[in-house]
Amino acid sequence: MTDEREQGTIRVGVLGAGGRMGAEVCKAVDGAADMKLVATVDQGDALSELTDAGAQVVVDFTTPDVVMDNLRWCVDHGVHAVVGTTGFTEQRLDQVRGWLAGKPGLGVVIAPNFGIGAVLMMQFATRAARYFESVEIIEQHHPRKLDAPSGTATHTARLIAAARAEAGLGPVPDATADEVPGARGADLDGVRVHAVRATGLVAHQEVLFGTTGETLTIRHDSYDRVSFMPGVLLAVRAVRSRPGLTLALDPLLD
Ligand SMILES: NC(=O)C1=CN([C@@H]2O[C@H](COP(=O)(O)OP(=O)(O)OC[C@H]3O[C@@H](n4cnc5c(N)ncnc54)[C@H](OP(=O)(O)O)[C@@H]3O)[C@@H](O)[C@H]2O)C=CC1
Ligand SMILES: O=C(O)C1=N[C@H](C(=O)O)C[C@H](O)C1
Repeated sequence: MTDEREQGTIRVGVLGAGGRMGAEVCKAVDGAADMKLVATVDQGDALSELTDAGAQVVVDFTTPDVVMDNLRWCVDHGVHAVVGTTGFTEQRLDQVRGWLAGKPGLGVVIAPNFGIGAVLMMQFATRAARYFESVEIIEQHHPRKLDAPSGTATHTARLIAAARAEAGLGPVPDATADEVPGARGADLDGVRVHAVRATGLVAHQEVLFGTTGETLTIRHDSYDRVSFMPGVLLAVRAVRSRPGLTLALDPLLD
């Protein structure tokens, strides 16, 4: 263990290792020359396997209902964490910031989407937001997904709402007076979000902007979970030198 640390190898543990994303992360870490996969933990396994194996960074792709307990454990045990699991409300993020305040030097990266194309899609949408009076988000995922709307759509809506507010835009125009519940999607900070689930899909999102005489559609598609791996590995490499909470991948790309 000491030799590897001296040589700069990052010792990585994966939480949710038996899941769709966790299994892909295990392969990616295994294939990275500067990392060693030291622990694979899934439902029912003891978290102490991570510290027993000397994990320096833990990657979490589990479920929204267990991720906070996992993260708390990592912070308490001084293990850096890279988190892809969804379900992070502002309240949860504040809670994580509070835990980290007592642990100087410890880093946590939480990203709603590790796909580089998805990060760019969100950046482009944020840039476009001020120029269009209308905006709706349509996210599409595989039917085994537990949460709706997706973490990516929720984050995109927050970014767009902030950009609209900064530009002084009012509410999105919508005369709907008679609605079958759900027909207009969920309202996230004033942005309508529609969640589609279908076999054959992986992870896809469209942001549709409209103003008089024109629309702009910004679309991203992940056809394979391998698309998230460059972002995950980037975060694993960066997290130890980024104390505190890093939200989303943007600061790491810049
Ligand atoms: N940020 C990003 O880029 C991406 C984020 N995601 C998010 O990642 C999460 C996982 O997605 P996905 O891999 O598709 O889901 P899966 O259901 O395939 O994987 C979750 C895994 O976590 C396991 N698990 C459940 N509870 C625990 C626990 N307490 N400790 C350890 N492992 C546990 C599950 O075991 P069991 O099945 O036995 O319950 C399962 O193996 C979701 O929130 C999803 O939205 C997904 C893709 C990309
Ligand atoms: O569950 C998924 O699959 C995905 N989850 C994340 C989300 O909720 O945004 C990221 C990506 O969309 C795939």
